Amino acid sequence: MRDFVYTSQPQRVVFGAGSLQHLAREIEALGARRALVLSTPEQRGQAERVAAMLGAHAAGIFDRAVMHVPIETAREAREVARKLGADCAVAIGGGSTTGLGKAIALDSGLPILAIPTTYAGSEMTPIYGLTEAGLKKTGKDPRVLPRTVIYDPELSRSLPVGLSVTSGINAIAHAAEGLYAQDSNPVMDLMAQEGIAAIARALPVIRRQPDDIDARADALYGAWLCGTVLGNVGMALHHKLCHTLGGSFNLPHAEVHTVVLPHAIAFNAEAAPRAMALIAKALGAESAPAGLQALARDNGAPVALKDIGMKAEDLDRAADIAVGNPYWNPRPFGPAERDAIRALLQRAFDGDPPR
Ligand SMILES: NC(=O)C1=CN([C@@H]2O[C@H](COP(=O)(O)OP(=O)(O)OC[C@H]3O[C@@H](n4cnc5c(N)ncnc54)[C@H](OP(=O)(O)O)[C@@H]3O)[C@@H](O)[C@H]2O)C=CC1
Ligand SMILES: O=C(O)/C=C\C(=O)CC(=O)O
Repeated sequence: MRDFVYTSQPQRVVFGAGSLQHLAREIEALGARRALVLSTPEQRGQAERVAAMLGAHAAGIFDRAVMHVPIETAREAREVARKLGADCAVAIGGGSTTGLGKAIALDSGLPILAIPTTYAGSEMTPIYGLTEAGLKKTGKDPRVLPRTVIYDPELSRSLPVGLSVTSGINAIAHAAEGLYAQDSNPVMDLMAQEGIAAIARALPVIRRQPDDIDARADALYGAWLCGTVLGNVGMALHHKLCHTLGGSFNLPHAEVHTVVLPHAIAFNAEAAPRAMALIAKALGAESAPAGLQALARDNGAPVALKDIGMKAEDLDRAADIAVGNPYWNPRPFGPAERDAIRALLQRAFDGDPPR
């Protein structure tokens, strides 16, 4: 048994089909009286439903969440929260909406109640991201960790199949990198394996039967576990590449994760053999990188950056940005590895098999 440090994070999770009904009780448990409800413009209907459930405890709705949290949107939402005298934020939606809640909490310390409707896992992490002048920066701060999370599988029934698959693989990425993280521990290893397995078995069912509530619950359970892993241990090469491609080239987050993951995992295969074996076992595959690409392809998800908006002429700049400020990784990828990272990006661009 290796040595480790494990810190549990203070969070309350309410899980189950129909659990949105407990919203008012949970707001009261937070001691809040004036909740600002957050959503994307398209999910405003959900935000209105939440505000109606809160009645007099709803301070208002801010419905302008967008991916990667542009600093301008964060400033606008902070100002609205301040003007309305909000004492908590309720974020209903995917990682973009949770991320906006985090941007408010970072500035004001307002508690967040998150109601995730995708599998991104942001609700379980103290990690925030902000995009300014074309560069995405991430940081960690305990103030942004949502205090309460309501996981209601009914709410993800309407998540389109394509997004369900890519979002599930976004969650798997957290667990896969957690298995070789520098600061991991046995509890996170268990969660990572269980999280990968839960999502891998849920996705084919969701593809065939999008409103299968048991499969939706399995996927959300997996997202919870994988998000918890991300919230407790460090991110590595894969997340760095995705933040570069998403933040600087505005590619869609979950799709980028889906395309890049097999290649980033292959890059680390020799440096992290134990993680490879555990990922493969959880997927029920012979090889971790090939199993991850098959999970995407077999469920109709993209496997090439060129198919999700990346331009060939931007690959050089992406490689430069990624190696310019690397995260810790079992196989280092600083400027000396620039050619290897550029080659990895080319394979991801073309949709080649990972190696
Ligand atoms: N800090 C952290 O720990 C993490 C942060 N993130 C961040 O989260 C963001 C990505 O999150 P992700 O969840 O993938 O993306 P979004 O929150 O942008 O949601 C993706 C899409 O899902 C749609 N959607 C969400 N819920 C429903 C629903 N119930 N029914 C129908 N459609 C729905 C949204 O539609 P519409 O546009 O119509 O609203 C949107 O198009 C990125 O900014 C990423 O950086 C991701 C993981 C972890
Ligand atoms: O890449 C991820 O899925 C994890 C973290 C982030 O996206 C950081 C952020 O909130 O922007």
